[in-house]
Amino acid sequence: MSPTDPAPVLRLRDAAFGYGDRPVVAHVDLTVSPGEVVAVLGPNGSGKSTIVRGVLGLTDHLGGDVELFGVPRREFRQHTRVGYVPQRHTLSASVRATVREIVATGRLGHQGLLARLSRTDKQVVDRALDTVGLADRWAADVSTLSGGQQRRVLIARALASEPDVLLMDEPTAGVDAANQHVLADVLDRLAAGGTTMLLVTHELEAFRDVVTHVVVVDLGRVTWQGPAAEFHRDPGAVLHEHHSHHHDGEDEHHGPPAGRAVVPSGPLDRAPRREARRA
Ligand SMILES: Nc1ncnc2c1ncn2[C@@H]1O[C@H](COP(=O)(O)OP(=O)(O)OP(=O)(O)O)[C@@H](O)[C@H]1O
Repeated sequence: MSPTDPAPVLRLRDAAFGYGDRPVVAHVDLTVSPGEVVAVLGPNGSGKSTIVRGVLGLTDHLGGDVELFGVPRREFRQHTRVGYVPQRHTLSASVRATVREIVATGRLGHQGLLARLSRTDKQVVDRALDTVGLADRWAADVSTLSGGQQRRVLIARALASEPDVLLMDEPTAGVDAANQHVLADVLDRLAAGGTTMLLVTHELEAFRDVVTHVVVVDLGRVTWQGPAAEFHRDPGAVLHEHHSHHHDGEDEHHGPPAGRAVVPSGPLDRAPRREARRA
């Protein structure tokens, strides 16, 4: 982002997202600045994907403000600036396409209707394949790749649109430890190149070196956020404190590291928190 473009990459203010008219997450305040790599942590079902998908307009925006590069999401049209790697998606075994063909679909937003790939398009595709370590597999049928390799194909497809921010929903889901390290290396390379990232993950350890900020989500609320260094000072305190014994209106505490903010909880149209947790 140029110095004349000071807006954060992403800004949510009191945002609520859900399905139909049912909010699943609410009161989300979150700012992602250029170059940050933000990990979104939290238990299953806490609302992490709902937030990420809400930013993309894939879940219903039920309140508050969402801005991308300073532009309200509803008015935002520069879609190629935002890359997305969806959750748990591998490519269907019925897809008959090569690795390179799939990655090349990431260029569609840059092409005119029915346009052929330009030389620049091809270079960008090759660079994306190189970044994820699949340059030598470009001609392979995607259905012959492992789950971890297919995740890398999807990351390369997102990179091929040359996004300024990459949203990734559990990029390591279903990926073994060795391949998690390969993916972590991919993220390291992207971060070194200045790509801003928002990353939902259950495997923070794999990305420890690259993550600059941590956001903790629990029961549809952001319960803690701050620099990764602060989180790592006492992750147990942050996670345990918030995941185990907070009640509505009782978020004040002195245990975990301070972080940027602890967002007070407010009403959601569902069961009280403890009941919701058991549900
Ligand atoms: N398409 C949908 N329609 C209705 N409710 C949904 C839908 N997708 C998710 N939910 C609900 O929203 C809540 C939050 O789900 P979400 O997928 O955002 O959680 P998550 O924190 O990403 O979980 P996980 O770690 O398991 O991926 C859950 O109660 C879930 O059942």
